[in-house]
Amino acid sequence: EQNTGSEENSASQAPAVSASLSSAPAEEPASDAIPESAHDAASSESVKPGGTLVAYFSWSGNTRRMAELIAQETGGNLFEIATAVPYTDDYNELLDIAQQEQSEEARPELNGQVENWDSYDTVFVGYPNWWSDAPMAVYTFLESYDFTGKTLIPFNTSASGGFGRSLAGMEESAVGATMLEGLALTESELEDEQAHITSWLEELALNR
Ligand SMILES: Cc1cc2nc3c(=O)[nH]c(=O)nc-3n(C[C@H](O)[C@H](O)[C@H](O)COP(=O)(O)O)c2cc1C
Repeated sequence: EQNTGSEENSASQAPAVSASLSSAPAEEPASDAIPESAHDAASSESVKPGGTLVAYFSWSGNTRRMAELIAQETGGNLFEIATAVPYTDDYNELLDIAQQEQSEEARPELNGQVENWDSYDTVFVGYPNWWSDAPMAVYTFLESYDFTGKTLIPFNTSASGGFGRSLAGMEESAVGATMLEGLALTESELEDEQAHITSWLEELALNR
């Protein structure tokens, strides 16, 4: 139940991020916004030994949508990685803030914790590409838990850059984890994301 509050953060109200960094953000809300009822159902954690956690950070909804599909297909529990101080809704401001945090190697404080961490063997961690890396909050998350013996599977959405240089950072921060092949979907691939996700999970033999 810990992450109920974090569902309220700015991401759900944020404008869709446009395809390229140089173009202006779209004004309308993310077209793939999930109805509130679906959110509530998906965000409740329950104890499942040998369980799967699908943790994600998302500002404009793309990675959240991907996380929800992964959770559906694996039977995993969703957890939103959200910062204690929510990010601005303003795309241009966010670009600057994200770049600044990256250059400072910031570890922004998070809002909420995973309950029953020990009950999860498999942890998916998803995030958007921000300036060719993960948002710094993802590193806060990875460094907040003991990944010894866990299987870590990254996933990502981006305009075009994929994981960028984030995988090296993930490996460094998630000490003790065994990392499996991740899935990065670019904006054009997101149109067909269910198919991409299904075949990836089949290769990993992780769909239920
Ligand atoms: C601060 C910021 C920086 C970004 N930097 C990149 C980038 O370097 N390369 C890229 O391909 N996309 C970049 N994007 C686009 C996002 O990765 C893309 O829109 C992603 O799907 C957003 O995920 P979300 O909806 O879960 O927040 C950036 C977006 C933001 C907000």
